[in-house]
Amino acid sequence: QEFHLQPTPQVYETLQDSIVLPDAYRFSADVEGAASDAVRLLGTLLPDHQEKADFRITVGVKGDKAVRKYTRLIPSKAEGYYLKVGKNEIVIAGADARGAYYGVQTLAQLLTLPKLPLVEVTDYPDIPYRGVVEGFYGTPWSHEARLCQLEFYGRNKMNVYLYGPKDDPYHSTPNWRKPYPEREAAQLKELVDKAKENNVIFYWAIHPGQDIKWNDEDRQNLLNKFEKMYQLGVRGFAVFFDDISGEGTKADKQADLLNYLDDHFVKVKGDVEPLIMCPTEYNKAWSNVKGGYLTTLGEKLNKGIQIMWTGNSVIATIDRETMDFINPLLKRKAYIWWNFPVSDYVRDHLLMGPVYGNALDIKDEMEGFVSNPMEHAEASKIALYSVADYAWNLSDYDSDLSWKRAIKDLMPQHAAYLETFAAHNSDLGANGHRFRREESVALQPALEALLSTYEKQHIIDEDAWRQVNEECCKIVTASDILSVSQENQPFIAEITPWLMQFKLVGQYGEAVLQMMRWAVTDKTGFETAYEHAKSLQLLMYKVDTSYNQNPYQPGIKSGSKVLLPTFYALFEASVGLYNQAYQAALDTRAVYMPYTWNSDVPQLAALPVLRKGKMGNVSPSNEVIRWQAGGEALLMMDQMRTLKSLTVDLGIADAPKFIRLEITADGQRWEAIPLQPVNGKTRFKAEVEGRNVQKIRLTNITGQEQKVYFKQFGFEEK
Ligand SMILES: C=CCNC1=N[C@@H]2[C@@H](O)[C@H](O)[C@@H](CO)O[C@@H]2S1
Repeated sequence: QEFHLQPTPQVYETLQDSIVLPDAYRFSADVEGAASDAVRLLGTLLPDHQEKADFRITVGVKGDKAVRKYTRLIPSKAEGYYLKVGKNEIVIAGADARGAYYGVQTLAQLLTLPKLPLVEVTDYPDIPYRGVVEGFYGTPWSHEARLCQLEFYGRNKMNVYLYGPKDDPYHSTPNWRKPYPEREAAQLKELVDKAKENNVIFYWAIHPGQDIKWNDEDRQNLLNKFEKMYQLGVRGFAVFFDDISGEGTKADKQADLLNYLDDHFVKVKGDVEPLIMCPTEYNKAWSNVKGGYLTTLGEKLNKGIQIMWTGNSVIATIDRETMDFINPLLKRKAYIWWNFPVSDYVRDHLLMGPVYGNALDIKDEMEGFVSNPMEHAEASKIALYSVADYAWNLSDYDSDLSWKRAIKDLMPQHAAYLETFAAHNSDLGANGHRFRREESVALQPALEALLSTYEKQHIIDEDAWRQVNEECCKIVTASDILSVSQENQPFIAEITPWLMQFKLVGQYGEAVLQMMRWAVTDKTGFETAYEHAKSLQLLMYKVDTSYNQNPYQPGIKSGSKVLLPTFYALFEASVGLYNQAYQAALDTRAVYMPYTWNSDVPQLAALPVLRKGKMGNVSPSNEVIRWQAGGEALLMMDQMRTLKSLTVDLGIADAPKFIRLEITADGQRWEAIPLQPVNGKTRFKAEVEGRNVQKIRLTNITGQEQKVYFKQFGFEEK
C-alpha cells in the first residue's frame, strides 16, 4: 500500500508485508521514566492490552532496561528514535524523551492505514528547533486556533511555538510591563499545558524596545513579567527588538539586558530553555555591518543565547550565502525566522502555495527554522506542514509532493477541490518587499498559448481553449463544494470571502472564453457574454470592496497573478475584434487603475497603490523606513483629476519639518501645500479641496536621512 510518513524520515524501509495488530499484547516500558509522554500518547492509540500474549510492544529511551538490546539501533541525535513494526513486536526506542514521543507519532500515522505495514525507521531531525513564531501584525490567533495549532505541531514533529503577536498589548508597548489580566493569563496557562502535551516548547516573547528605558527599574519590570509568565508554566523566553526606533535599538544595551536575564533568570531557574532574541537589524538589507550592531551582539551576547534572522531581506528564502554572511557575525548559528506564509503586508491575499526556494544543503548552518504564518491559522497549515517537512529532513524535501500531502492532511475528502483553490491563490501581488510566488503553474502553458495565438493571429488555439474552459468549470465547482464543506469549518470560515471571489474569477473566465468564441461569429451571443463579463467584473469589485476592509491592504484578491490578468487581456482583445468586425465602440477596458506610484526611496518604491471608488491609498508598510535626504515619492494620475482631500501619516509628530508635500496640474509648476495636524499626533491633512492635480510629490527636505513609518498616504477625488 502506498503511504508516506510526515515529516519524511531520514531512513526507513518497509517490508512488503503487514500485520493486523492483535488486541492482546504484552507491554513493557518504564511508564514513570523519560518515555512517559510516549507511553501516554501510545495509550491513546492502542486498545487496552492483556498481559498473556505473544505480541510484544516495547517503548523506552536509550538507557532504559526495556530497550537495552536496541541501543545500537537508536540514532545518537537529539530527538531521534528507532521504530520497528515486526511480525511479533513493535519497538519504539528514543534517543531522548521527545524522540520516543516522535516515534509514537510516526506509529500513529502507520496505525491510520488499512493494514499495519512492517517497517523499520531510524529517524531524527536535521534542525534542532523547528516550528512557528506567531509574530505577525494583525488579528492575533484565537485561543481555539492556538490549541489546534499545538496539536498540529505535535503530530508534525515541530518542537517550538513562539508567542509574539505584534498586536497583543501585553507582549509589546504599552503594557509589556503589566501582568496579563485574569482571563488572558488563564488562557496562556492552558496553552502552556497543551504545548507540553504535544512536546512543544512554548516560548513567550516580549517586545519592549519601543519604550524601554535602560535602567534598573525597567530591567526589574522585565524580570517581574518573566517571573509572572514562569508562574503560568512558561519555560521558554524570547526578547524581540524588531521594528523599533530610538534608544531601544542600541546593541550593547540590548546585549547587557539579555545577558542579565540569562545570568539572573535562565541560569537561576535551571529549567528554562536558552533565551532567544530578535535583533533590530534582523536582515542583511537593513544591516550596516560597519556600524557594528551585529558584531556587538555576536561578541557580547552570552554564547547560549540564540539570535533570530530573516535572511538577506525581510521576506527572503534562505540559502548558503545567507548563512555564510550572518553566522560569522553572530559567532553562532543563526535561528531563522522565516517570513512565510505571513501576509500582514498583503492582507488581501492568501498564500496557499508550496514552500519552496530554501536551500537543501544548509542543515548544519541553522540553529532553528520557525515560520511566521498568516493571521489565518488553519489556512497557514498548508505551508506549516511543509515547513515541518523541510526542517526535519532537508535533503529529502520535495516542495511539490509535500504541498500535495499538506492539502490532503488539511482536507482528506475534499483535497482535489482544495488543490484547485490553493493552486490559484498563492502569489502575494505587487508588494513593498517585492516577494512573489508562483501561481497557476499547471495552467500557465495553456493560458499563454491561448492568449498569444489570439492576440497575434486572432485565432483560437482549440486545445488551450478547452483546457482553460475545463479549469474554469473546476474552479466554479471547487468553490461551491468547499464553501459548504463540513470537513474543516474553521478553515472554511477563514477562506469564504476568497472562495466567493475565486468562483467569480472562474465564471469571468467562462464568460470571456464565450466572448472569444463569438467575437466575430455571433453578434448577439457576444453582446450577452460581454454584458455577463462586465457584470462579473462588478461583482468581483463588490466582493473586493465589501470584505476584509482592513486599513492596510483591504479586499479579497484571487487568481491575481496569472488567471485574472490573462482573462483581462483576452477580454480586451475580443472586444477589440468585435468592435472591428461590427464598427462598434464598446469600452475595451477590463479594469483601470488611474493612479501610479514610484519613488527613489528603496523601501517605498514597490508599494502598490489601492483604489476604492474615489479613494486612492498607497499600501502602508509595517517597518521603519529610511528616507534618504532629497528622497522623493510620486503619485501620478492618468489624467488631470480634481481632489477633495489628502491625508499623510508618517508615524512622527513633526512630519511637516521633514517632508514637503507638493502638487502640480501640469507636471511643470509645483506648489507646496502645508501639512496641517489632524489628530494632534502623527496624522496630517493637506488643504486640496477643489484643486486640479496631475501629480503629488513628497520630498525629504532635511538634508539628511529620516526614519519614519509609512502608515498612510491617501487622497479622495471630488
Ligand atoms: C528576526 C526578526 C524578524 N522580526 C520581524 N518583525 C516583523 C514581523 O512582525 C512581520 O510579520 C514581518 C512581515 O511583515 O516583518 C518583520 S520580521
